[in-house]
Amino acid sequence: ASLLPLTGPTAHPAPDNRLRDEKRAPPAQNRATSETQRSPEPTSSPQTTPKAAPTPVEDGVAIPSFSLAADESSDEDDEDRLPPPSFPALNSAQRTSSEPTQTGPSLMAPPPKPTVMGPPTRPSSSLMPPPPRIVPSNLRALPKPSDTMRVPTTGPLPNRRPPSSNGGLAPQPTGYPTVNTSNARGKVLLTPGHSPLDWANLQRSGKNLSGVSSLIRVTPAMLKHNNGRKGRPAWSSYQGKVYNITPYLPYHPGGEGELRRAAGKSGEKLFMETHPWVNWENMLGECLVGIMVSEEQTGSLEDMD
Ligand code: HEM
Repeated sequence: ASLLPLTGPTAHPAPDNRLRDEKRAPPAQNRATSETQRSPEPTSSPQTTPKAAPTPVEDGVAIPSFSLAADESSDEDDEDRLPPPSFPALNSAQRTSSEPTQTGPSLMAPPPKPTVMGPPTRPSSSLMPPPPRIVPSNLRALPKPSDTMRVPTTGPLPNRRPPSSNGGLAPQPTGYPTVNTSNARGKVLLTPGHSPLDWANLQRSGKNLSGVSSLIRVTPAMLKHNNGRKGRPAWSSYQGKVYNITPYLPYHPGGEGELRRAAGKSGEKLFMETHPWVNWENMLGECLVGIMVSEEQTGSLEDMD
């Protein structure tokens, strides 16, 4: 109750209220003069619905009796003050500084709205400054992580051997790096015309690369016999399929010698140990001789049925 009179009469100078009351109607004048003095007027003032409330309010305020009286007085004050200061004043200054005074007017319809409005404006202003600050800092920080990312690309890859000078990106449909480079260290130098692209073109040429007219059943003895020696073709099996690796020998990026290690037997283990990422079925599709069968099973696959 003690705070209420401060906000009412002090915050809003008496002359303002008086002027307003004078403009509106004569009863207002009576209020201004007798607000502090007259206590019984509230009963008489209620006759005019809007103005009746305000007069008793101030009277109630002057009397430090109960909160109920204070509430009524605050309501009356608000009605008189509504036009100029009501919403802005309540939102910004009043609530932050003095909440108890507003608790009285909170009973009125307008207060709840400003209560909601007040908080968002302040946090929004506080939130706004950080984003511009953070943005530039982040932009500057980005190049640093990118630099860190560059390190692994420039350095050797875990599963890759040192890349060739050419990089072998352009001519290869399969994505394998070219090997015909003199700068490469420990890299097998393939003879000209034996790049992976050349091999791909050869497979598409329609030439018979398998050495057989049709797929055949290959026994272990047959596989062992065709080991690439003494003019015999080099066969190698992978997952039960037998391929004639003879035409591929000069194209093998790992070198002919390495590939020959798999001749006459299953090269699957060596293959998977060296480059499990290579798709041999695509690389040697045209070199397919047949499938592995038991020793008793021989002849053409067409005859099996
Ligand atoms: C017949 C099936 C094979 C095919 C189709 C084949 C294909 C390839 C291909 C495409 C590459 C290049 C891979 C790359 O650089 O990422 C390569 C590299 C290599 N291959 Fe094979 N390969 C076969 C069998 C073998 C076998 C049986 C061995 C070992 C006994 C072998 C040893 C190597 C080695 C050492 C390299 C590394 C070459 C280098 O990085 O300079 N390959 N092979």
